[in-house]
Amino acid sequence: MVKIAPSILSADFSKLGEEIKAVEMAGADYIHVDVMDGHFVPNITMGHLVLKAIRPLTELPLDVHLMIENPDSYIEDFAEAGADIITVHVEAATHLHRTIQLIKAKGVKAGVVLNPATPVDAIKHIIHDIDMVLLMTVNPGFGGQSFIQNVVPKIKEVSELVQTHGLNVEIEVDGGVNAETAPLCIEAGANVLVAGSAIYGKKDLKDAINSIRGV
Ligand SMILES: O=C(CO)[C@H](O)[C@H](O)COP(=O)(O)O
Ligand SMILES: [Fe+2]
Repeated sequence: MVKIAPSILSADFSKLGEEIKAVEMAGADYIHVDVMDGHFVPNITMGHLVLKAIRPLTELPLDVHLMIENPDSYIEDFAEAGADIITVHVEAATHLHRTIQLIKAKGVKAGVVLNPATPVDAIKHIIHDIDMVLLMTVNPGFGGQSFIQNVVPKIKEVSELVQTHGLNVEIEVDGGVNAETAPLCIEAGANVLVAGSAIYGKKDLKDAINSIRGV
């Protein structure tokens, strides 16, 4: 079954705890936390102190998407704040292998994110070391953008890479995922779908999650 990771970027920050509980009750599998620094992406969101505050509120794995420069400097903070998965952009990590080792040394699952224009080749030599590949289907920085359909063949490419090596690597897709675009991602081999506006923008959260999951 495909996992759904609601992005709290689209939640009402004035009642973040309630918003997290609500998607948990509605059947979410992960909580996706978008960390933006105003440098790697042109937007600023939340840091490890917010992660620490929400950690006790849910049993669900916290899937932390770091859209920041110098990720190595902040891995420890996010790991200690309670991240279960930390994903770093290949475009932001100078020594990606070292960054992955830093995450794993903290007992946290490690993932690598590719922007829409970044080729799958960028992770070919690190695929054995990671737990997740996150494919961006929008340019990172904002919620509510349109799905870039040209990324779909990349999902398939990553899926084939993972299968060829017989690995247990999750394939997550992030950006513009909704009930219409989700089937394209699932068909191409994604098993974790992030959705912000398509979940928090809806009145019935359970219905929103189910329709993205395709049930
Ligand atoms: O990483 C992100 C943006 O950089 C968000 O996770 C993503 O955009 C989710 O929002 P939506 O589903 O509304 O596109
Ligand atoms: Fe994200």
